[in-house]
Amino acid sequence: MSEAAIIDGKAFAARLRQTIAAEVAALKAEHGLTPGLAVVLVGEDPASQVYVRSKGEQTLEAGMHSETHRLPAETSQAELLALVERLNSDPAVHGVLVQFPVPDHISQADVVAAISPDKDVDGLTVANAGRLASGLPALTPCTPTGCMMLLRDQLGELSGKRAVVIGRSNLMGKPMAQLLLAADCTVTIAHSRTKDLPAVVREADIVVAAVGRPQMVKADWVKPGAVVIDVGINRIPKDDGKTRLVGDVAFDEVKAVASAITPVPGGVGPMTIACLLANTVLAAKRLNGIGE
Ligand SMILES: Nc1nc2c(c(=O)[nH]1)N[C@@H](CN(C=O)c1ccc(C(=O)N[C@@H](CCC(=O)O)C(=O)O)cc1)CN2
Repeated sequence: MSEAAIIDGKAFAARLRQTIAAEVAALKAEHGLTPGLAVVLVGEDPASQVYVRSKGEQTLEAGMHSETHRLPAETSQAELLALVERLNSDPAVHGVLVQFPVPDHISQADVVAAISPDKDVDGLTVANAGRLASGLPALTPCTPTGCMMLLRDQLGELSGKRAVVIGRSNLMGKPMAQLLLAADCTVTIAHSRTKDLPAVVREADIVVAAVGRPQMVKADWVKPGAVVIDVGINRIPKDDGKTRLVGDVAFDEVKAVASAITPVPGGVGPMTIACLLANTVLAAKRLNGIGE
C-alpha cells in the first residue's frame, strides 16, 4: 500500500483567507459593512500571545476591523465580563473571542456565557452548541469547522462513513462529533474511559484525534486506508534541549497505514484562524440581515 497523502492545511487556509478577503471587499462595496473581530487575552501565556497576534494580523490582512484587548493576569472576572458586555453592544464588533486558557481565578464557563450568541465566533455558547446539536444554523467552533473542510476536500461525500473522535472537549471533540453527525457519518466519541480504545479506533474510516496526548495514536490502531485528522499540538523535548511540536498521532508510522493524514504543524492548526475569520464574516452578515 502506498503512503498517505499529506493534507496541507496551511495551503488550504491561505486559499480560504483569500476567499474571505474577497467577500469582505464585496461587503464593504455593496453594503458599507466592515466585519469586525475583538479578541481578548488575559495574562501572558506565551502560546496564546502568538495565536492572538496572528488573529489580529490575519483579520487586518482580510480587510476587516480588528481590535485586541490585552489584560493583565490579575484582571478580575468582573472586569473581564464588563469588557465582554461592552464588546457585545459595540456595533463595530461582530465577533467577540476570549482566548483560552484564562487564568485559574476566572471561570471559562462564566466568560463563555457572557458572550452574545450572535457574536460568539468561537461557537461555544450554550445557544450555539444547542443550535448545532438541533440541526439549526449556528456559529460552530473554528477548529472542528476547519477539520470538516479538510475532510470534505479529501473525501468528497462523508455520508455513511464511520468516524471516531478521540476527545470530548466543548471546543473540539463534542462539536466535531456533531458536525460529522450532521454530515451523516456514524460517529463514536471516545475518551479516557473508553475500553479498548485501539479496537474502537480501528473501526473508523475517519479518525479525529483531539486528546492532548503526544503521539498516542499508533499505526496498529488505524484501519488501512482511513483518513486521520490530528488536532493535537504538543511540545516535546528534543535531544538538544529544545522542543518540537507533535500531534496526538504517531505521524511517521501512521502515514504508512492511512490514506491521508494531517501533519503537525501545518495541518489543522492554520485552519483555526481562517475559520475564525469566516465566522466573523458570517456573524457580521447575520447581524446586518444580509443573506448568506
Ligand atoms: N478562544 C479560543 N481559545 C483557543 C482556541 C480557540 O479556538 N478559541 N484554540 C487554541 C489555540 N488556537 C487558537 O486560538 C490556535 C492553535 C494553533 C494554531 C496553529 O496555527 N498552529 C500551528 C503551529 C503553531 C505553533 O508553532 O505553535 C500549526 O498547527 O501548524 C492556531 C490557533 C487554544 N485556545
